Amino acid sequence: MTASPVIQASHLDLTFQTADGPVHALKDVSLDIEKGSFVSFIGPSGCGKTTFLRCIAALEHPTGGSLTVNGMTPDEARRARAYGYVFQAAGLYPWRTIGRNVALPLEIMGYSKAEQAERVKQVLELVELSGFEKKFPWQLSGGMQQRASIARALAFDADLLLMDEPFGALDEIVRDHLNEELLKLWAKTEKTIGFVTHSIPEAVYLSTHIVVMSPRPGRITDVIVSPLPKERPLDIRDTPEFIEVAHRVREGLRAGYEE
Ligand SMILES: Nc1ncnc2c1ncn2[C@@H]1O[C@H](COP(=O)(O)OP(=O)(O)OP(=O)(O)O)[C@@H](O)[C@H]1O
Repeated sequence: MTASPVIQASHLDLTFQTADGPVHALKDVSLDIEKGSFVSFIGPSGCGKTTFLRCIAALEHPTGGSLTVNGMTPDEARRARAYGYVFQAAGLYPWRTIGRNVALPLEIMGYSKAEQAERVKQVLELVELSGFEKKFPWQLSGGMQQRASIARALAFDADLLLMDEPFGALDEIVRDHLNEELLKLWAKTEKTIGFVTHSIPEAVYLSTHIVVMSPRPGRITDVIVSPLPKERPLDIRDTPEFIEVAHRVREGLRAGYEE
């Protein structure tokens, strides 16, 4: 028996009403995301990648179609804490230590002090920030801050992790390193990940599925199932298989412009 998808989007539409008239952000988006998959969304700026992630998180509400998260409405899923969300900027509170930043969602959810301490220790270990608990965000590099924000999203152990261009502002070496770490973390935790990126190599390196989107109104032009093995050293990027997938992503992006 196959489990039902974690995310099920069917003919999703979203039009924002703005002072300058309607903005059609998503058009007829249908997609199933299976448990344990790593799904990247790639497409030109403004094509609705963030909007789609925000719909899953119930931060935006579609104007048409249907969307379920773990079989629930996005609002129900939000109340059930079905996901952790990592934003483009780390968004840590400067007056709280790393440990207290990571503990924040647990505090809000009413975990006991002892449970908070235990979970914070576990997730900081997962993102390799053990020993930095008492530091303040400004004492950490950009990459470490982003790792701390991932730890915060992992703190309450939701099965689904939504990540909106988490490494976009980092230099390439740090980004490579965090990509490797994220894959290890995904393998260890078996979470389902939805990941927005502008980078073709990043999407191909990380994903089991790559969703290619067209310029506004955002539609899905291709969903590529990666043939790459789960175990991926960084030099996999030089293999013909990798280059072939990257080529198909590029073609999909180009097709979106030409339609
Ligand atoms: N709250 C809003 N009100 C009005 N328009 C919005 C709102 N949020 C997004 N948009 C518009 O919807 C479109 C899709 O935006 P979105 O941020 O989802 O794109 P994106 O693909 O994530 O872009 P980027 O890669 O630049 O982050 C854009 O044209 C944007 O201006």
